[in-house]
Amino acid sequence: MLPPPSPPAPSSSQPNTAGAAPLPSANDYAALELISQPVWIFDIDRRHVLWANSPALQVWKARSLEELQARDLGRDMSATVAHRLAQYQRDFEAHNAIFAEQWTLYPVGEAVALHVRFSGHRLADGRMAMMCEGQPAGAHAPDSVRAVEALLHTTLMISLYDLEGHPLYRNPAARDSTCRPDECLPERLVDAEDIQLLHDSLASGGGSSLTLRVHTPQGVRWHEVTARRCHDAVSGQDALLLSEADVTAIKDTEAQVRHLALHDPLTGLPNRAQVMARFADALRELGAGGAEAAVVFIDLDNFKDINDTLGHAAGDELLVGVARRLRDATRTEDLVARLGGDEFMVLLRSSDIRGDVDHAYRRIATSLAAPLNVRGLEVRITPSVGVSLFPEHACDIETLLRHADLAMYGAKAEGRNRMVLYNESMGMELRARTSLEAELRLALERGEFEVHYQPRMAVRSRSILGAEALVRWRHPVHGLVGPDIFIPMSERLGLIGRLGMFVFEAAVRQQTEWAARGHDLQISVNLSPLQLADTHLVARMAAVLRRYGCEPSRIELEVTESMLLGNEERPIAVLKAIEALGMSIALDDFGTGYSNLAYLQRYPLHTLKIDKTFIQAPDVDRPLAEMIVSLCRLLKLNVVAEGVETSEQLAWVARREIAEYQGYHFSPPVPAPHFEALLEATPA
Ligand SMILES: Nc1nc2c(ncn2[C@@H]2O[C@H](COP(=O)(O)OP(=O)(O)OP(=O)(O)O)[C@@H](O)[C@H]2O)c(=O)[nH]1
Repeated sequence: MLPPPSPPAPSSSQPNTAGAAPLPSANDYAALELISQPVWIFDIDRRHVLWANSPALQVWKARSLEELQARDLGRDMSATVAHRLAQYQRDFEAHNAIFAEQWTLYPVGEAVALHVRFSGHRLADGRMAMMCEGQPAGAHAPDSVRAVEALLHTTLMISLYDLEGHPLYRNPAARDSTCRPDECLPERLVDAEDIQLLHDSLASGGGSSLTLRVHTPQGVRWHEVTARRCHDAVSGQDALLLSEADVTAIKDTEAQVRHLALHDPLTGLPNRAQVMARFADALRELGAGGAEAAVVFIDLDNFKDINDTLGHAAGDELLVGVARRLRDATRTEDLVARLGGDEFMVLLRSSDIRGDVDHAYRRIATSLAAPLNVRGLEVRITPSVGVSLFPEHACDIETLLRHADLAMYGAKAEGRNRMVLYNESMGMELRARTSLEAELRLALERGEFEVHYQPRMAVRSRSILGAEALVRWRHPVHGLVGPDIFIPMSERLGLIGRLGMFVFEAAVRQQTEWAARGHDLQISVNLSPLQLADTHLVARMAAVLRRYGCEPSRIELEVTESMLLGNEERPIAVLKAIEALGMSIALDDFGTGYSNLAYLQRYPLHTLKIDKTFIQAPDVDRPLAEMIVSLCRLLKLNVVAEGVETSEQLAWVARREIAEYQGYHFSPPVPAPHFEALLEATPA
């Protein structure tokens, strides 16, 4: 059929909404027979020629009107042509539009170029058809015919405006993207100042290329608009030639990428990168204006436990809830960001920053104090907060963040759920810690670790039943360093596996030495949760036991509650392998954490050590300890009371018929020779 059209003459193809000739009735067709140019009526809906005069029959290479009417012109019609015809039909209906364009017809497969004037033609049944009046286009050179055809088919929107912005010509793609046929250029642009921008950029050079927001029937879109000055070939007046490409998808993708680069995907808050970029500017402004600011560094307390007990997805939900609360608890001008993990940050600006920091902390702590609903459970979370001040503590964001982070560590060390303001001694502590870490790395090779033993006593007979092996670091300068300092450090530095095996081997060697001398004690060794990750742990332990000929049942491994939380298979598998090897397992510090009685049955436990806080509590505060003792009896677990320091505490332990105890009442952890002296002095 109506074939890929070929180019229109720009000046005449503009829709003409005024003064359309009255539509001919069916009887008028005969009169049209008298004119010499080809005229035919095309049924747009049904894709058939309804009527054609003789010159038109010639153009269509048809033997008769009936033969032409019988042709299905829709059969080979491209989607582009069908779309344009539908567009024409709408324009005929809406504006009595008239178009004049260059078309190429393919009546019997042969191309015929024709300049065609199209107008609407109302059929007797009320539908809108199209009257086509042709003029031979023989005068056009083949290249110009092709050029015009390309113009008609391209998705690039090409339009010509006079210098006031009135439309002179639009190709079909441009027509498709305008809201009204007579829409002026300034009306097309969403941002009023863009028309001036366009003129300015044209004035400063030959052409202009801008990405602008334009109104289209599909809504506001981003167009890359390339413009240049030219002459209108018809009127000779100065004109603007615009070509536009829709770049909305690219713009949207760019915006998404920018958003992702600067925001935390989980909470939608600004991320660390945005903090660094924006705060640097903000602080510069503050510096210039003499104002003050605070970097408030917030780390949630024991967040890992939420992940471990409720799962990572619940942890995520909690982080989203915390982000919302922080936003609500701060002013709109305060910048709230998620730095990563469970770390958040707020930048406060104020003229009285010390006073405002206290207020802000109270608001934050109060808003987080109310339980958060996570998967139907009420979860409570507390923050440890560190604060550094601008300009008092530093003037650049990196240092302020580092100081606030240090202060936050101070808050953790002081017991969590509090705010600590940075001070300079924290920097010194950090440096001391860093150098201690460096020395810790060498301490094993240098033989600076030693193992001390604390007796485990029979409550009734007061004889020594066993010992807990406890590692000590004898630092050449600082003397004995507490395990509360170097154990977490070793875990952080990845040294805990080697240190753990060092203690295990020392304990095994000691057990066999003492057994050979007639003191067959059970020795217990602490296991760090991080050691469970070592897939060779049990094999290494088995090799050590073999090397010293140690009876495995004489060694007990102490694990903590936190190692057993969650549903992971690994702890169970390791503990079962340890049991299979013949060693026993004790649960240490029971009662201080979750005291989840369910896992007492789930894990292969033999001994339960009741934490010293229960033993040292006044009599009235011991009902939980009593319940634990009864339960252990029921589960046939061996019970050890830890931290027995006084005769009164020992008497309580004895009354509860707890079989074993440990504590300063008899002896603190002591070096092996001292322990041997205790052995000699105590009844067997
Ligand atoms: N659910 C969830 N967990 C995360 C995400 N990012 C980090 N984490 C976890 O957050 C925990 C952060 O723990 P830490 O701050 O080191 O320790 P904590 O348990 O909060 O203990 P303290 O900070 O010492 O009070 C780690 O277990 C991470 O695996 C996250 O996007 N979603």
